Amino acid sequence: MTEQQPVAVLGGGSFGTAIANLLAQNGQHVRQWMRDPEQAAAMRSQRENPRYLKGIKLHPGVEPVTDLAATLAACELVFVALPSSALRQALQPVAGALAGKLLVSTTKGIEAQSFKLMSQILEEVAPQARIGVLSGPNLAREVAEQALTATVIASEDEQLCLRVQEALHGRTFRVYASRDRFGVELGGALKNVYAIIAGMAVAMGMGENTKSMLITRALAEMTRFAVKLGANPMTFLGLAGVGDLIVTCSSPKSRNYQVGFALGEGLSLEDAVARLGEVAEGVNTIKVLKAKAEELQIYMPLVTGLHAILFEGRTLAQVIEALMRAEPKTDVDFISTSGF
Ligand SMILES: NC(=O)C1=CN([C@@H]2O[C@H](COP(=O)(O)OP(=O)(O)OC[C@H]3O[C@@H](n4cnc5c(N)ncnc54)[C@H](O)[C@@H]3O)[C@@H](O)[C@H]2O)C=CC1
Ligand SMILES: O=C(CO)COP(=O)(O)O
Repeated sequence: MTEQQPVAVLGGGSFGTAIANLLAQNGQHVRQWMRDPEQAAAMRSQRENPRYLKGIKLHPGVEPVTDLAATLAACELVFVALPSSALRQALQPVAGALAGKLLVSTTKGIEAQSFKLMSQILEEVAPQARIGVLSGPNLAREVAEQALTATVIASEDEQLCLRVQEALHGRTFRVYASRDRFGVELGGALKNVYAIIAGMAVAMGMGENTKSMLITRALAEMTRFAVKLGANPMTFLGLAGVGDLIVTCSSPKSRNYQVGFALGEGLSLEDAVARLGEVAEGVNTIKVLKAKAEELQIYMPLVTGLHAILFEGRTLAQVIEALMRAEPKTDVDFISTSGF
């Protein structure tokens, strides 16, 4: 009998570990690659990820490893769960080993300067690879605790989607397919910014009306932006759009929300990020998003407001005043004016 080929997960953080466990629960042998040998040793001996996912047992089918070249040589299906700031730098040196692989990005960020999404970087680094994006309302701890969860695998490559569904779909985790890789990936990256704002609003004791207004106007804003860039607005009605926006803007388990909450309590951005000690992608995304919105002249008042607070010395009170006093607009952009 031929031995089953292992699946690779790149990244030793909370989401990498949650995905590795899911795959192993489904009977896959998993090599979870991380750069830090001490972390790998701790995970091997303690059978948990004490730094990023404390209290969750590592499935016996997950093998924490540190040799990236050997991991890639052994696996065809590769999930990439690295922070956006590290993805290119981590994969460029092994570009040759990525040809022919099924590369699935789970990273929800945008590269500074280039404004590239992670799957676009993967395409650049590994033009011979087959590329997909996994995104949706998937808080790592809840996935790891086997809370009933759904996600989206997005790719033009139908066989890749099927392979990922087969590998991940299980008793507690549903995997829907989409062809709109760009829309799915953009949704996952953009919502982090609005989660920071939502966390701030909660820390300031704002009510449920405010929360609902924020989430809905955030959806309008991110969809407007995405459409300008050529994405399909319908994708934003799905799990990777409004689904992920809701969970990230409502849950204190979200790291972006936590950064916003700390800011709302009066901490500086630097202190809020230091207190978190994990990745909050929205902090970098807000910078590139503000610049892009300006370049393309897209009306994004929430992005502009958050940027003004974080980087332009404006107070929260000033920004709220400006937002509430802004000229009234129509509710939904995509309804024709005759339908108004
Ligand atoms: N945690 C979550 O709930 C979810 C996270 N994601 C996305 O997954 C990505 C990774 O997030 P997490 O695993 O949660 O982050 P994390 O903050 O828990 O862990 C980040 C990991 O990346 C490693 N790392 C940092 N720089 C590196 C480098 N240069 N080379 C190799 N490894 C490096 C760190 O050592 C750590 O193991 C992010 O883009 C995030 O938005 C997606 C869905 C859910
Ligand atoms: O993407 C996520 C949930 O879908 C996780 O969000 P945070 O990175 O804010 O924790």
